Amino acid sequence: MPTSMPCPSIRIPVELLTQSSFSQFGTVIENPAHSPLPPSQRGPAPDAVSANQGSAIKLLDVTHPSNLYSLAPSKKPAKAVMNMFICSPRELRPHEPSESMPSSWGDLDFDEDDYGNNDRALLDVSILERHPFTTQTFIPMGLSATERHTQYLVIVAPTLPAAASKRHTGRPPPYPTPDVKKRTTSIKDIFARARPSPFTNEAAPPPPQYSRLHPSARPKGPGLPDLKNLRAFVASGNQAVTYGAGTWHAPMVVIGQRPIDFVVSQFANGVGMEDCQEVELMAGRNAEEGVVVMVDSDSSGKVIVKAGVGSVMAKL
Ligand SMILES: NC(=O)N[C@@H](O)C(=O)O
Repeated sequence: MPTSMPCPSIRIPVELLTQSSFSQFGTVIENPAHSPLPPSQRGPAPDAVSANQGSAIKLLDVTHPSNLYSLAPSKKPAKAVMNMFICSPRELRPHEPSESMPSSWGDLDFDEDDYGNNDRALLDVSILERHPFTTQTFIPMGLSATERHTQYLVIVAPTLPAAASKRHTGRPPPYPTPDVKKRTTSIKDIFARARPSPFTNEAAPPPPQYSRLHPSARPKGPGLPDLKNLRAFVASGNQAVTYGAGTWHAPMVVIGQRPIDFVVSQFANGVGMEDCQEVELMAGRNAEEGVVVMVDSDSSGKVIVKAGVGSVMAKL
């Protein structure tokens, strides 16, 4: 049974999926040459080398898979797995105005559909999940960059501090934490941190345990999702996405007319609570509704970006 947490009534606009807007949650894998953003807004391009006797360009380290299962309580090792998810389009409900609190986008009145003939529908977000010890990469297949009728949304939330999570649920959050005590009290570890090092004569301080990981791939801590700062991104068919280890996210959301096939790459050790944790979102006692993503689309069915880079608001 997943943990449940009360949630506020909040409506979230859709943003464009870009590496910079998504960086705290994971990485976006795309060929920068096909980015809709001007070069000045694209962020650093991955390193590239020539490959295949000059007939290919190889982009290096386009995402950062991480396997943190050595921190899992079971200590059961994980293996790299590739699964396939065939994700059907989600049911949206018709738009109706609400008294929802403003999202983290502030006072902008996203409830007003002032953009002419757009359609607005609502997606209720009723569950979030995370994989505390692994990244998870979703690679769509057979979806073109310009597909208008079928797209996918990537919905993510930051992690609340553990203390705030305890207030929500009244019990400790369901997060398997590493046995830090054992490691920090070992004699070998104490000597390993001494400087100059008795083992290598190294004078510089040792790097913090996770400093070499991409920020999105560092363990996020045990907290529940921060629903007030939940974000919803629309991806195009030429983008794959990696959720950083422990990042709260909604199960993949396909919008449109047909299922999307995703190849999904991650680590797993087969221990249920270590591979995947879920939290059910229940509208709080005084909340009119729960967490809702507003999905606006144009007359062809293409999702319209309403917040952040490339949004209709930004163009006003
Ligand atoms: N994201 C998504 O759709 N599903 C998963 O993360 C999963 O492992 O079930």
